[in-house]
Amino acid sequence: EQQPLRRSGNYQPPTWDFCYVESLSNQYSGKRYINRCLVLKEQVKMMLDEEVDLLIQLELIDDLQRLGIAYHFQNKIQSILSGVYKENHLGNTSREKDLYATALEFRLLRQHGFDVSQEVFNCFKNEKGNFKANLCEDIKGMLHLYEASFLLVESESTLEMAREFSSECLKNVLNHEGISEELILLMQHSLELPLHWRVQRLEARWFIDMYEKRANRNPTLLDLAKMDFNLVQATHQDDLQYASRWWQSTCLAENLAFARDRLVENFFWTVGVIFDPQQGYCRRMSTRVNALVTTIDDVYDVYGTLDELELFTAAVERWDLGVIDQLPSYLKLCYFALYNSINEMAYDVMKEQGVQVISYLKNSWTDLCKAYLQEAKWYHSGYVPTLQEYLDNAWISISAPVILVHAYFFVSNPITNEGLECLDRYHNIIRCSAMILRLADDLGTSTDELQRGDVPKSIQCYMNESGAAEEEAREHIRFLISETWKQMNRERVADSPFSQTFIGMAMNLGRMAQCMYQYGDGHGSSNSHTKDRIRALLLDPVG
Ligand SMILES: CC1(C)[C@@H]2CC[C@@]1(C)[C@@H](OP(=O)([O-])OP(=O)([O-])[O-])C2
Ligand SMILES: [Mg+2]
Ligand SMILES: [Mg+2]
Ligand SMILES: [Mg+2]
Ligand SMILES: [Mg+2]
Ligand SMILES: [Mg+2]
Repeated sequence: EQQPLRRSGNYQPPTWDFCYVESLSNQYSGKRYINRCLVLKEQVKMMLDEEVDLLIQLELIDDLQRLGIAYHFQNKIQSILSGVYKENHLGNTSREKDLYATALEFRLLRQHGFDVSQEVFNCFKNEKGNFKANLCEDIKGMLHLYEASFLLVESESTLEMAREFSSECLKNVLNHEGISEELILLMQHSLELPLHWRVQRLEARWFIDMYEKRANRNPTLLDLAKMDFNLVQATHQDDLQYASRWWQSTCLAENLAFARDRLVENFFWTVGVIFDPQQGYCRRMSTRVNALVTTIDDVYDVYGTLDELELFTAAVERWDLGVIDQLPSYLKLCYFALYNSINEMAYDVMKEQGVQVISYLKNSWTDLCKAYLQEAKWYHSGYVPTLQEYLDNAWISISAPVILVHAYFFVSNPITNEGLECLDRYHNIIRCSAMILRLADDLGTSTDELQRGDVPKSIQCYMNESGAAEEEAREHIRFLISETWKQMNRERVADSPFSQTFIGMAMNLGRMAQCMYQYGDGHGSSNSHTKDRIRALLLDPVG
């Protein structure tokens, strides 16, 4: 019969193919490197212990975090900051602190879950309640005030003011004379994306190069940072090779040639979400989830007819191989791959913990496919939803709930009833992460998607509703991301049924989105920024 008109994503072949990934090898996994690392770690631990000047101790903690090696010293860091928090709480902070020290301390405490008050900045305001104008001369203080302001939650007006005041100052100061090259680079880096919104692993790679140029750098810290970066990269390469062999075995890339074949990018997402070398299983399985989502997203967005999509959605809801016969031939393998992969993940949880979780997993896929189908119906009918209608569906269709529900089971042992309950109704930390991922994704991918033909995205829905021009609409989407971060910051410290590991993953998913789409579509068209980042993170050891 007459073939239906099918769109195309015009996706390029993968930048790195299976054979290339198989060829990856990195000599930094040998005993010699591991022992050297242990020695350096002991030396750094002593530094932390023996440093008596609190400000220097906090600077050391900040450097360890930016160099990506703080995870080796978490307990020590937590106890130092807990001591600082108690000191402040007891009010006996005789230490006169300038803006820089106050902002650094505030950010580190908030980062580690201590609810230090924004009032600590009141002493820098004038009688009218604004920040004193002459503070602009203290560039380092301004930079740290700017970074600290991103740890705010809703209705913290002092921190809102701090962000506006400091970003104005930094932008004006940027083209002044006489500022060190290092400080200019640090200011540009922060204004581009604040530390709190950055992917730790990418920050570590960037900051190692920055730190190497620093006059008063500590060689032990630099050696450990480089060594550890390469050791972790070797572990990530093993995880990548494992995931790549799975993807090759599914034959989905050749079977569904219209869909994106982006195994390395799908793995890159998981490194941003959780980099800890111990969590290889989570990265390997999350890459499967990302690859299945990327493929099925293209079935709904690019290739499938509405009838076919109705059938596939019903088949996912049924979760039964018997339905394969009713599926169009090109969808049979895709459904089978989904069914087998997700059941295997549920099998692993049953084997490890004796808990049957398949219903949570398949429910998340059912919700995702129903959200996909809703978008397909809007597209085919030409209906333009209001921004709210669109977002109420699109925080699900962006696949973050699927990604995070599965990730919960990859990192949670024991699984708790409370945790399961919060998964089922998509706890707010999941919604916040999903909203940030959706909004950042639309900023990065909607231009290409609309050219090819796709449902109107948040930008277009807002333009349609408000009559705003595109740039104004994009500004509004960036504002919504910023507002969602305030909620996520609150959820992070609220008493939650989820572990800090899981909460960190939810936040990192939002961070990865802002990084991946910082310069347009970093996933689908895999622009040069993504290629450079993947090379720096996964392929090239640091020299
Ligand atoms: C990992 C992902 C965030 C998820 C699968 C690939 C993505 C990069 C994105 O792909 P996209 O086509 O942009 O999603 P949508 O806009 O069609 O929902 C959705
Ligand atoms: Mg290897
Ligand atoms: Mg393809
Ligand atoms: Mg899509
Ligand atoms: Mg889609
Ligand atoms: Mg998109």
